[in-house]
Amino acid sequence: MNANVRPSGPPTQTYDSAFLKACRREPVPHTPVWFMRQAGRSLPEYLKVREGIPMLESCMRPELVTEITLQPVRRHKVDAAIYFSDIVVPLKAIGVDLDIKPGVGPVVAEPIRTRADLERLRDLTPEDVHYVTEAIGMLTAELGETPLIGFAGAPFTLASYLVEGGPSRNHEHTKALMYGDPQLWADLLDRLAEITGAFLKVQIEAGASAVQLFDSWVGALAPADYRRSVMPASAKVFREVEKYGVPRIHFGVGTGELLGLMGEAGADVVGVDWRVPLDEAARRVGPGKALQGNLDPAVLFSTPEAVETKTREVLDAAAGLEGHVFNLGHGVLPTTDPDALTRLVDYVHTQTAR
Ligand SMILES: Cc1c2[nH]c(c1CCC(=O)O)Cc1[nH]c(c(CCC(=O)O)c1C)Cc1[nH]c(c(CCC(=O)O)c1C)Cc1[nH]c(c(C)c1CCC(=O)O)C2
Repeated sequence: MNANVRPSGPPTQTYDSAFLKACRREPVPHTPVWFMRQAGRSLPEYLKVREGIPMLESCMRPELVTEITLQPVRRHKVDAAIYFSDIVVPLKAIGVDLDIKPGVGPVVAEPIRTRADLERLRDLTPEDVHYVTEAIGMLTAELGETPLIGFAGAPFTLASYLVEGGPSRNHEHTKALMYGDPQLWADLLDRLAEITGAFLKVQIEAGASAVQLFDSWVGALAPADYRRSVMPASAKVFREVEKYGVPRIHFGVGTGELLGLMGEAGADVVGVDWRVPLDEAARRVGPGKALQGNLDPAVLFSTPEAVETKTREVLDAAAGLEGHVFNLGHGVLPTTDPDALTRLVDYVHTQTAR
């Protein structure tokens, strides 16, 4: 991203929002805040509108997506919205037989483990996800100056669901393929990079003013394996959307040893979980990138005083950063008290007001 060139995309007020400024490492009026998995989860207004509608179906209804995406912005006054969807939506859209099981996560009917399986993954066209374009059009009209973050799953994390057939603790089938048939693995990740790149383009062209690539499970890999077997595909996704000039955020869990490489893959903003303090993360990532994070989401179950103390630690560690977007170190946990999130946004805003 060239920070000196204003891209043609977002309207001026959105472009000048605290969130996009922090991503571009420009001075901000206050540290911007948003939460991974802020839409959905525990909000009573979310549970009400989702009643009786399966998760994947709700992702295909533009009015519902618009309402759910707006709910946390209205309630918590966060500095950015994240598009309500799931990382497996583009796979579903190209015909992969999968479902999202409540309390479990994505489950794939026929796992992908052979070359013949790989042939089933066709390219994604904008028509496959026309509801995304429709929903983002409605959303940007409603959001006004608040930026909308588009997102996708990174090739490794998507491959893990496809190869395992569902959520996995050890990723054993995924690693078996990665080490046992490096060519098939590389081709699988390359195909997923194309699908992911196409999905992010749809969101940016519809009006998303930043994108986040979730590589949630990549922390299962050692740096040498990441560099050899995963980074080329993630870098391809970032290159695909480079021309739009919107900030590209890259996040994973347990990635302390990978932070430098994840920045190198082409991110403008590197997401950090709660295990590495942000000043140390900045040393690992190096200059020229903003950081996002990193309050432990479990801290929100503690007392208001403890939340403030732990938040203060995050802000102190972030004091010398070139750009900081406040977030949790992973997604909002399902039983989090929504009021604790609202208080947290307010605390960060008042503590960092300049
Ligand atoms: C790994 C991953 C997935 N999905 C996602 C990731 C990356 C982020 C992360 O690491 O947490 C990303 C995601 N999934 C969802 C969003 C919506 C926007 C947001 O709130 O940030 C986002 C950004 C909605 C969802 N995605 C899912 C729900 C729950 C749906 C339901 O229960 O009906 C929602 C609101 C389902 C899902 N989908 C997935 C999981 C692990 C689950 C949870 C299973 C469970 O505990 O119920 C895969």
